[in-house]
Amino acid sequence: MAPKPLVAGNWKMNGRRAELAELQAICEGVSKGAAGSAEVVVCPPATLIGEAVKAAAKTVGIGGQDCHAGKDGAHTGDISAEMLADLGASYVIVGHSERRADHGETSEAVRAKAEAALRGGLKPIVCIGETREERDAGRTLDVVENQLAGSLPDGATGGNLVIAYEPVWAIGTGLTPTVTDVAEVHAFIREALTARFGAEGAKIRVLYGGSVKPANAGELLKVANVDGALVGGASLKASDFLGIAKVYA
Ligand SMILES: O=C(CO)COP(=O)(O)O
Repeated sequence: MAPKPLVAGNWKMNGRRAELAELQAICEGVSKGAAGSAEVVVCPPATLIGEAVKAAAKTVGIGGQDCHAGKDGAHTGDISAEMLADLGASYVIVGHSERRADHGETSEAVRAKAEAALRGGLKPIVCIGETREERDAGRTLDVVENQLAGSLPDGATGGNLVIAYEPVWAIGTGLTPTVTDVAEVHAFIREALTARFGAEGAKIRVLYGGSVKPANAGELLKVANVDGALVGGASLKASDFLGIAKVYA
């Protein structure tokens, strides 16, 4: 049986309290059935998580965008998985390419964060994906294989881990891979997951991310082994985000 689809929004470093109105509108849409059978999650900046959890009232899940590998301690500016869970978050994105690039996060560091998420009771959404140069050099599957091998926590199950395949060159550019390319990479990820986690690997949701919009969601999300989307820019506007989730209605 295919896993329950997940449509997750990553607000990145966007959103003030006023934008909670967009979250409210997303929740209203979801409670009226706009996302059909899909689970919906919004990952606002950490500053809004507490209020977002209250506003969402469990209609949609709320997630963080990063966590530290430790639980507490002398790490100025960092936030632990336990702190996010304490606010009522249920997911956390780890290893987004923007963090890998801006903060030099290695796959080893990402794995430690994913393990911390599980320890803290959060479901990590582990991001992987190749750069333009890597794709042009024909190295996409190698890169994906290495990032999976390095970033994934042990003991993952369909219920506690999500993968997001986000080609770096497709993020915020309006460019997307062809459906054939998406199908190839997602089938490869599925194989790697079942090789590592056995039957659970078939249940782990593998999201596609990178310039997902209402106009292309229908085509991208029906590709085999695509179990939902991780949406950046289009998750900031309720009408766009719901327009994507509608694929599952
Ligand atoms: O990075 C992304 C989600 O994590 C994708 O961003 P865009 O949807 O804005 O391309």
